[in-house]
Amino acid sequence: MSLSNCSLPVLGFAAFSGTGKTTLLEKLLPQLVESGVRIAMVKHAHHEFDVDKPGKDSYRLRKAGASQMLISSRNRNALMTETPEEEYTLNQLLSRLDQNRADLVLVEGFKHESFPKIELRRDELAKQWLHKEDKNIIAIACDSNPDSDLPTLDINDVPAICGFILRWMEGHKAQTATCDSLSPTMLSVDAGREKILAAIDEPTSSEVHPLESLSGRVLSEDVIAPVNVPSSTNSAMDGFAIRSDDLERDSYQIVGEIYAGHGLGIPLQKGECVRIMTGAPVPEGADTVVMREQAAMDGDLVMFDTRKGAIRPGQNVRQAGEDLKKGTAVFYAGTRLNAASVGMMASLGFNEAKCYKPLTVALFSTGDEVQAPGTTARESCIYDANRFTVRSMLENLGCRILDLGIIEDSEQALTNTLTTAMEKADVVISSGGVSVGDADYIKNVLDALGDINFWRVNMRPGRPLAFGKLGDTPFFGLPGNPVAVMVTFLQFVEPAIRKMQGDVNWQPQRFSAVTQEKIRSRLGRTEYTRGIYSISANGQIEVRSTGSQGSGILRSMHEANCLIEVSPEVESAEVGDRVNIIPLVSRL
Ligand SMILES: Nc1nc2c(c(=O)[nH]1)N[C@H]1C(S)=C(S)[C@@H](COP(=O)(O)OP(=O)(O)OC[C@H]3O[C@@H](n4cnc5c(N)ncnc54)[C@H](O)[C@@H]3O)O[C@H]1N2
Ligand code: MOO
Repeated sequence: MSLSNCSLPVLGFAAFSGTGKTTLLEKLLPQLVESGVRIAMVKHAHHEFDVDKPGKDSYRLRKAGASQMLISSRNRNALMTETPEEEYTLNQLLSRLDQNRADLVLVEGFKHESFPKIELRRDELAKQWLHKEDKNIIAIACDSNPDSDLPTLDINDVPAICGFILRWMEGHKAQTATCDSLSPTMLSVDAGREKILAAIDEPTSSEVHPLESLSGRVLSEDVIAPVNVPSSTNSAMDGFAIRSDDLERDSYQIVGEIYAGHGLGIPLQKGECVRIMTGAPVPEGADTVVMREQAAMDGDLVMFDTRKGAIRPGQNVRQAGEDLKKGTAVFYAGTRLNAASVGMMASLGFNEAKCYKPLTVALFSTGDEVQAPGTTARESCIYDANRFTVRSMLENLGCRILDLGIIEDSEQALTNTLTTAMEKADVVISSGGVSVGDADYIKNVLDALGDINFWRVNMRPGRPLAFGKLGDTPFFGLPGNPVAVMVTFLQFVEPAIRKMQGDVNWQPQRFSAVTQEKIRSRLGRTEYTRGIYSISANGQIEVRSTGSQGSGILRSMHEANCLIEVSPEVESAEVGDRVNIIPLVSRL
């Protein structure tokens, strides 16, 4: 059996009952979590098990015929699926985990399924050894000396077991990086990205930016609220402010009017009310506002119609500091500001903030067949699309662009361009000329100016990729095909740029969706199919491809709202299978 539904390391614990499996896991989990590992657990149970409770709504709805019951609250959700015909296999169960929220899957039970396990054994139970029968056992944790060459751990030494698992996970990662390669010189997407990120530095220099140009910038220091927002307790409605210890009255005497930006000046007494506008400060003594729609006035008296709604103490009042409290950290360094956060900065009274310096990115295209848009079409030539897709994605990330145009196919022209680029820019990006058939002069020039590696990444589109440094300046040589340019930008360049910008909170979004059609896939290769996802009538995220997937078909990127990412472990993605999607909204 293969665990093709799971891209995470899966590790089981095999033991006879009475060994103390759950007690051990209870001690092990906090140590793994402490080491930064997010754990998902799969546990086998007896066939009568039920997490639901008789009498609860979910229980009643299941008994009434819901064969799947998804129940959710603010803090957790649970999916209960009736499986009267056949129990799910471990692989089927794994597909139901949100694999983006975990780094490791631990399994209790499923001892007849084939996946890596640690044998747990206590001598006092006098049971037979499991590793003699089960070839999937990779280590033994026990309190005696087994007759085995497998790594042996002390079952009572939880830190040692934790350390073993962490090392095993590292090994798993390295293996995935190479076993998804068709040839040993090919890199997996993850391995390529890790190599790039390891070579990229975080920013050190910052500068003060005015409020007007803060959107898209990354803060280089924490922002502490200098004031309360709102600054005073104020009304959320146009109406009448009264005291909550004075609700049982038939009428109130109107003693004044308060507009936003003004105050009453005197405390409100029992029996009194004040007309108040939205945003106006609630006077001392008052703490409740009744909407104007509920009020009937008679001279300087007002009556409230409680049939239109009971009056709750404290209603329609916004407390001082309920949005942002003076003295608290509002943003941390590494936050990229957007429309909402720029608005928050303004509401705190800031007219500037310290941010990391914007990056300047030098950009050029290569290829004698590539010509600038706006020029008369030459025979067998193509207009330069790549410089503009890359430019647009860079601008979306808040980069400044140094556009060096299209570089003619000559060693001298390329040398001159790269020399200028590495001097003036923080990052250099080219497109074209990185595949096997390309003129050696490109490699010669890059070799002379820096340390650039030509990679073949196990992905489609986007197999050829050059990365390295020109002096200290990172260089990306993206493949020429227009879709390959965009996909490699999203997978490799964007994470690197964000790291250089100091954007510490970013992770590409990934969802799981049910595919409506067979998606191209090949074991060992990451496939990025351009897709269109939507929500079905029953609330399920579904996805289909945009059609032709040639890496020169730029229209496929335009029509897509996501990339369907089929990981190297997946042999085939058939109709109805779950696949990962990477939404493109806000990234292009
Ligand atoms: N024998 C092999 N041939 C190719 C391989 C391979 O592994 N073995 N890889 C293929 C893949 S995959 C890609 S992607 C391309 C990448 O090649 P290059 O990076 O060297 O790019 P070029 O050959 O210069 O161009 C490829 C293609 O893209 C068009 N192009 C180039 N620049 C632009 C631009 N600025 N705007 C629009 N279109 C552009 C160019 O005309 C070509 O059609 O290599 C495959 N071949
Ligand atoms: O990178 Mo190429 O097909 O993968 O376009």
